[in-house]
Amino acid sequence: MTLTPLVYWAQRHEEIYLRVELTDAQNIDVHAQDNVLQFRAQGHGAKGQNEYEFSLEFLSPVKPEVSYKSTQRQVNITVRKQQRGWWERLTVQERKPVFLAPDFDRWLDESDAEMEIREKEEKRNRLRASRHKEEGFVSLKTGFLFVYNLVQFLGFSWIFVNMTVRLFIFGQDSLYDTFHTISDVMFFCQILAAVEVLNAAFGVVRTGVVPTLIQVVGRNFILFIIFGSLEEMHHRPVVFFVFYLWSAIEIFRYPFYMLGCFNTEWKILTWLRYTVWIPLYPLGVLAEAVAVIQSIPIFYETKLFSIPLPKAIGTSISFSYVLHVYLVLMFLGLFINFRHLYKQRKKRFRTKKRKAN
Ligand SMILES: CCCCCCCCCCCCC[C@@H](O)CC(=O)SCCNC(=O)CCNC(=O)[C@H](O)C(C)(C)COP(=O)(O)OP(=O)(O)OC[C@H]1O[C@@H](n2cnc3c(N)ncnc32)[C@H](O)[C@@H]1OP(=O)(O)O
Repeated sequence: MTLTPLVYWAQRHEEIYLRVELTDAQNIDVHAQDNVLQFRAQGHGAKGQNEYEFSLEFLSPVKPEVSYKSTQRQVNITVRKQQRGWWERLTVQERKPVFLAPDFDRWLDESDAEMEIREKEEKRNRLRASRHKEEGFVSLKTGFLFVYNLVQFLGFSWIFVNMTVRLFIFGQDSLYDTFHTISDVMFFCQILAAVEVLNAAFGVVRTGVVPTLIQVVGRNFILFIIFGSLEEMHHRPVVFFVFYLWSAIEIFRYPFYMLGCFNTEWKILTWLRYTVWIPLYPLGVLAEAVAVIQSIPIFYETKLFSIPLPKAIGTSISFSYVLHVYLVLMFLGLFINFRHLYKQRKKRFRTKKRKAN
């Protein structure tokens, strides 16, 4: 005798869902042709462990590809209608087979099913729109970063090449007029570098705000306050060393970022970006410290930027005292950024090694 499992059904405009009440179903054979679906499987149904089968003659033809998924408790079958539309009943015969019942878990009437389609469509459109927006933002961000890095690369390359060529041509003499020949471009690049703090603050690039702030504020302090405001410093060789050390890292750092904008990298450039700072950073801080120390007596004598005290006291606090504090801050800044760069280096090479394995 043929045993029939309980079958629950529901429909959408394009599909029929059948839920066959068989636990641990095995050897499932389900196929459809025209408007007839045949099912056979072994499993545990209403009549215990047995072979169960049923056949359904649908109201209209269905597609021959039938998909099913067997779970521990049931077999879920999805049949696609040959033609999109709402069926007034499932089977050709008006009297529904006794083993068939509506699946109220999935049941929708025609208008609810239409609403479901509309909701799905809206969700898809929203997703598509947000993806377009995201893609637009990403390409705008990439374009912006690329141009920014390119401008900085050109600026610092000009500085580095100019200083190198002048050193070769004029020898030691070139050390004394670095400020006059280079400072305009250095001012431009270092003012522009403020963008890096904003990039970090607004999450445009994945980096910490504090190290970037220390870097940008630290350099601009030297450039604008120590060199820029004291004519007496303009002809000192220390300007050469500070500018040369600053630009020596940037000619590797910015092209590294430029390639990063296109998810590309040159191993040698990556290595240089994450290695050259090891000698350059302490040397840079040392050169900056020398500049600060050299400027202290000048600030003291000229009283430039000194803080006036009330008339009753009758004197002022020399800016040179601020510079003493700054000297301490510099070495604190060196420590923070050296540690940061060391971590970035470790992260970069560790990830690379892992990828290579
Ligand atoms: C708070 C008040 C401050 C008071 C200051 C008082 C003390 C001042 C002390 C100052 C000492 C400064 C001394 C200094 O001036 C001396 C020198 O510079 S000497 C020369 C040597 N210098 C260097 O080597 C430093 C160069 N600078 C830097 O490396 C950065 O400025 C720094 C912030 C220090 C580190 O960079 P970052 O954190 O960004 O690390 P990564 O390069 O690894 O980047 C992280 C990820 O972000 C992506 N990124 C970053 N920037 C860009 C960009 N412009 N375009 C595209 N992508 C970018 C990068 O690709 C990384 O992404 P991923 O991890 O996905 O690869």
